[in-house]
Amino acid sequence: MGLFTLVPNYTLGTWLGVILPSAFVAYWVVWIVYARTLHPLSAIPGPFWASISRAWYVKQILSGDMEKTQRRLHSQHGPLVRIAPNEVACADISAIKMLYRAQNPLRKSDFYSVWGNPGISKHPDYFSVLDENVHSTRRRIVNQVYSLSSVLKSEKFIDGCSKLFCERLGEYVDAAKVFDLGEWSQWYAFDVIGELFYADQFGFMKNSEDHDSWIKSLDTLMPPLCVTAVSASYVRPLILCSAITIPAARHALKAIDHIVKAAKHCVSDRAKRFEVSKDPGVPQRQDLLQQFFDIMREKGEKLDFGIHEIELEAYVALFAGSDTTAIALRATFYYLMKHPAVMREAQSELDAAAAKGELSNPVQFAEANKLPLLCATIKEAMRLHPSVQLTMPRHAPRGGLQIAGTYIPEGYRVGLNAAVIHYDKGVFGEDADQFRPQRWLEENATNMDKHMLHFGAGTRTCIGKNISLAELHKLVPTVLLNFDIKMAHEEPWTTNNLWFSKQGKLNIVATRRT
Ligand code: HEM
Repeated sequence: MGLFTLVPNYTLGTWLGVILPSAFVAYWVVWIVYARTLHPLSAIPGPFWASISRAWYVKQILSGDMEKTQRRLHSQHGPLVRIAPNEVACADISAIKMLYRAQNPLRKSDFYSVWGNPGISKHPDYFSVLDENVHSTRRRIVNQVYSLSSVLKSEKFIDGCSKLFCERLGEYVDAAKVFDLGEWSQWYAFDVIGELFYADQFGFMKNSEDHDSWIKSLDTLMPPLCVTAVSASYVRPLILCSAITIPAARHALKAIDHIVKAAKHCVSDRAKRFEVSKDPGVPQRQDLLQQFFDIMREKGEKLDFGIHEIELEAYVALFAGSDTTAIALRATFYYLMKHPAVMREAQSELDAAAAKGELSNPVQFAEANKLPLLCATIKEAMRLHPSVQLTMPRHAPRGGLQIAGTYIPEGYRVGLNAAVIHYDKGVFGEDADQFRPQRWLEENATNMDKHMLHFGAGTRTCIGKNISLAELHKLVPTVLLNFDIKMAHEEPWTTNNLWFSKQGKLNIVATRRT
């Protein structure tokens, strides 16, 4: 009341009914005029609403098809599109090297900060940390653990998951039941993370269920998190406060807690076993968690890498490692089923290798890596349907940035979206929007490789990519070797792009191959 009576002539009613609404309208009129004329990004084309408010981006997220909108906008407006008052999406392939450069890298925008969880360790995780120096110091500690050779130390445990997957699929075949390959792909991806970080499968596939509702928790969490990430920073506290009143948001906060607890449980349970296995008579299991424990024991104090930092590794793996990998598995199987000729050719390649005695069952990574069409198929699926399908925003550096012939001043956001770049006809060919794995067996393959952004680029490239590549190159050939699969219905899949572009059900029917 006091504030409104500072100017005694105006009553509370006048303030609320006239002055505040007028000030609000005036503010918006001035802002719109500024955003459309004098603003440093005003010359960059794009939807009117995007140029004046981030609400446009939020609406696209809620529609779940930002990648299609972006492809359409780029074909309409060219390589630069303003997708928020202070943010530009770029479709110019020459910007890859500039935006995701290794030397003096560009800073991530605050899109990323909402994904972090400060409650686990005093250090930030690699995905959400914005400071590049902190990022490189912390990532250096664990980089080796995520290398391909290190992941493959656990290959026999991944084999255990592939075997169980095929056993379960076989049971569905015998019972003549439809198998949701989409759901099972995510169960598989989670159980592999279990093997690598927990020394055991979590039990998704064993019990044929969403273990402890983790997938449900992630699905609940993604929409509010993604909306918050693309919202203006001043709106974010409001969204968080809404958690108190909106049940979906409240569930999302609980879901984070659920996943944090799961990660902590993973590590503490394993730490107990680690104590036990210090006994020289018990052989050490060389999975990823074991290697983190080794770092902690040998250099933990010096590097400030203790039990909470290991918990953070497990948390990120649970969060970032299941949806992404499952999306890539679904994409590969889906495109193969939609293109039976390619499927037959891939199976012939497998059969030929098996006939020469060059294939184990489950298939080993090194064996799969020698099969050109199989590798091309996986890459082509990740090209057409990358797991992450929003722009990966960075701040223009000191002195600004010249991209696609336009100057972006320092501090403004600009990013590339894999789901746009991967459709570039100049790089991938006139048929870039078609599934044609054979393109990877042609002479342009090296050039195309340089333009793939499915695992990101530069210093912030995906840390877990070798885990996922191992899963893909093992499960896909093992399934194709043992089963003929086809979709149970003809309808195309549904997708929902919330940073991870997750597909809906992928019901299949299968028969055993002899
Ligand atoms: C097919 C599977 C996967 C795909 C397609 C994928 C995709 C990506 C992409 C595109 C980025 C870059 C984001 C950016 O720069 O904005 C990224 C970063 C990251 N990913 Fe993955 N990811 C996958 C699997 C995994 C797994 C299994 C893990 C963990 C075990 C993981 C953990 C991370 C982390 C920690 C980062 C941040 C890296 C950094 O900034 O240093 N990802 N991922």
